[in-house]
Amino acid sequence: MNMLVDGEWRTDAYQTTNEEGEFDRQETSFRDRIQDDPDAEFPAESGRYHVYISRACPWAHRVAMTRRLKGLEDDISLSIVEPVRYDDGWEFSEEYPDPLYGEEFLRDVYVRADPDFTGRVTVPVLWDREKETIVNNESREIMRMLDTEFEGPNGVDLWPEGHREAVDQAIDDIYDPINNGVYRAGFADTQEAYENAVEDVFAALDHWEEVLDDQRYLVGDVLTEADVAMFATLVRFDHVYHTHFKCNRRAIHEYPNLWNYTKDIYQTPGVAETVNVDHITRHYYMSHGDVNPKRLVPTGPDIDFSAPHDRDRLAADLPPALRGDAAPADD
Ligand SMILES: N[C@@H](CCC(=O)N[C@@H](CS)C(=O)NCC(=O)O)C(=O)O
Repeated sequence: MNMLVDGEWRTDAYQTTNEEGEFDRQETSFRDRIQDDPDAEFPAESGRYHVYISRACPWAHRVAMTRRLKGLEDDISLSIVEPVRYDDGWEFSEEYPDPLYGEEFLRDVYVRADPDFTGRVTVPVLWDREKETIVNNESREIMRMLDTEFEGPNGVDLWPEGHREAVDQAIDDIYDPINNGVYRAGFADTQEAYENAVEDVFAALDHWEEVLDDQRYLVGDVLTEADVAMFATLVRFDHVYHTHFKCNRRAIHEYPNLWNYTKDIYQTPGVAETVNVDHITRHYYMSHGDVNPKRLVPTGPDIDFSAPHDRDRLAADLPPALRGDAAPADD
């Protein structure tokens, strides 16, 4: 796989699987924090920070969705990379330019932050215009910073007092079997590694299917960061993970609660505009030549995230900005 080694782009530099043929996700390396404190190294200031994302990527989706739900569009700028990743890694283009430096590749942004950088060039990236560096490139941490260190006009708090432990627990619980589980299945090099991963994916989905039978969201009646993390995987599942990553024991639209939950969140005001099914499908099927050598992109499945759902039968404690008229209608 491709990565930067001492600031130089290498296309043969790292193995995605370990000796057992299991997918091995590398640690991210920029781990600073924005803080709501004027004296902090990275203070929470409107207009200072930028996020680079891909609309295809579920990790970047957490960041885009948190920003949109909180209404931080005027505080934190965002730009998108080309959906398909070839040998040069994430690319900018005329349609999807780098608005800060006009660079050609995202790796150039990493090298600006650290000319000797060694590591993968991943999205999301949280960039500081003032110090001209990457603050952080770990989605869970960026999501938390946007959520807790910026107020936003929508009155949205995705890590609410009284639920914080449960939210963190749910994020932990879904990470390995679901968010990363689909990747462990898709990138496995042996039958055993693949089967173990698929087992984990579906055991966890079965569990949450049950939980969601009598509560609207993962930790109860409030929408939280855990739902953002879950949604980012579920909304990609039937188009890519089911087929491309061979998680095909069942599709999400065959699970009554998970499917209605996915539609419910999709229809929460602002969320639909963060979902780009074209970028999602083209990215996965065209970027992973080892998984899909002919790079053909399937035309299905024919599912509709904006179709009615049944989640209004369950209580929801949402701020007015998230109730909106995009809520499902019975007609
Ligand atoms: N731990 C990171 C993972 C991010 C990640 O793996 N992003 C993928 C896209 S979905 C990427 O940019 N991959 C490029 C690469 O690995 O070279 C996070 O959650 O932010």
